Amino acid sequence: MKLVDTALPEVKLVEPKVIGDCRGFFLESWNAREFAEAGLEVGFVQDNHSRSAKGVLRGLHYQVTQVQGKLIRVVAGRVFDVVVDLRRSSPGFGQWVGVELSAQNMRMLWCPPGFAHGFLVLEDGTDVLYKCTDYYAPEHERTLLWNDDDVGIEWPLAEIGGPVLSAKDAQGARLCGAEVFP
Ligand SMILES: Cc1cn([C@H]2C[C@H](O)[C@@H](COP(=O)(O)OP(=O)(O)O[C@H]3O[C@@H](C)C(=O)[C@@H](O)[C@H]3O)O2)c(=O)[nH]c1=O
Repeated sequence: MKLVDTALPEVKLVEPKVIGDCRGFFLESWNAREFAEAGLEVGFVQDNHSRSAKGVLRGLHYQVTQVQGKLIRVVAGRVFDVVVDLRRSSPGFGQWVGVELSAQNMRMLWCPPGFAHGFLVLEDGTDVLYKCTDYYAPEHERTLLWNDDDVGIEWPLAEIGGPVLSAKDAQGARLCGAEVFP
């Protein structure tokens, strides 16, 4: 797998080596040694799977303790996947990176601890899988408002219309009032 830099240095786009043959394809979806060679010592403890319809927007989520790093991929459909740097001392504080992840492009995104994560679903029947470096802890979970002007995420809503949100996500905190990392 190849780890490609993004506009935020700690956020990596992961391009697996896809080996096709007459039966279909094979890829390694996780390889600890190759992450370590890129300077990322990562240990995962929980794998998640969600299915969503077109227009659903989940996020932007993070945990303030039991802070999670996440490796995200899509095995059916397509999403616009976004991470936001929430480390106040970082030069990238409040900045975001968005990439399309799909079953077709097979790319993954590494969302490091200290970042919020969310995605907009671009096709019906989209399945998102992600690995997490710490366990789910709802009492420590926070939601950053998906459309906070101070973050200014350019969601590709033109082809979708208004997003479908959970009640929790519709009431996310603006960056100026959010609990963030040092
Ligand atoms: C995230 C999570 C949820 N749940 C439960 C809680 C609830 O009953 C149901 C749905 O939870 P949510 O509405 O929070 O699911 P969802 O909005 O899909 O939450 C996810 O969003 C994306 C963007 C992330 O980055 C994830 O870390 C996670 O926060 O699943 C777990 O049991 N374990 C988990 O790890």
